[in-house]
Amino acid sequence: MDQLELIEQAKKVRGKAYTPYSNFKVGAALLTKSGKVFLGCNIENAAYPVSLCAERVAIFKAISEGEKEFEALAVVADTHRPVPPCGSCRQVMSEFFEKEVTVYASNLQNKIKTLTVEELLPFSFDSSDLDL
Ligand SMILES: O=c1ccn([C@H]2C[C@H](O)[C@@H](CO)O2)c(=O)[nH]1
Ligand SMILES: [Zn+2]
Repeated sequence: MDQLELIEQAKKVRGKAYTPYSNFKVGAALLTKSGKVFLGCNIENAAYPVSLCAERVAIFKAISEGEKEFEALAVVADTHRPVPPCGSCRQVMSEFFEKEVTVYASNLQNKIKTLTVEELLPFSFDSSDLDL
């Protein structure tokens, strides 16, 4: 599974996004180390903050199926630049991804920005900060 194949899968699931409020559709494809792919699209709600981003849908689907080891996440939207994941999704990535997991942020024209989780969210709050 290469970078472009993962991005293609994110583009395809983007078509399922439920976005009557923003009309901004996002697709995400999460590749596990064992080669499985979990897909997500953003799902909005009339109570706006209840909406969930594509990235978190994909991550939570994988976690709820018992997946623990991840290779890469592709995120696609119809943007000029590669679509940047929001801060909440970066925090969730930092909880479940090793620092070297690759994030491919892309737009529909395959303008791709490749980042690690550490680059997306340096100095992130994590469970070790809860230790007294
Ligand atoms: O990386 C992103 C950025 C935004 N959104 C969603 C949230 C909301 O449904 C819409 C507009 O913010 O796009 C995502 O799913 N992922
Ligand atoms: Zn987000």
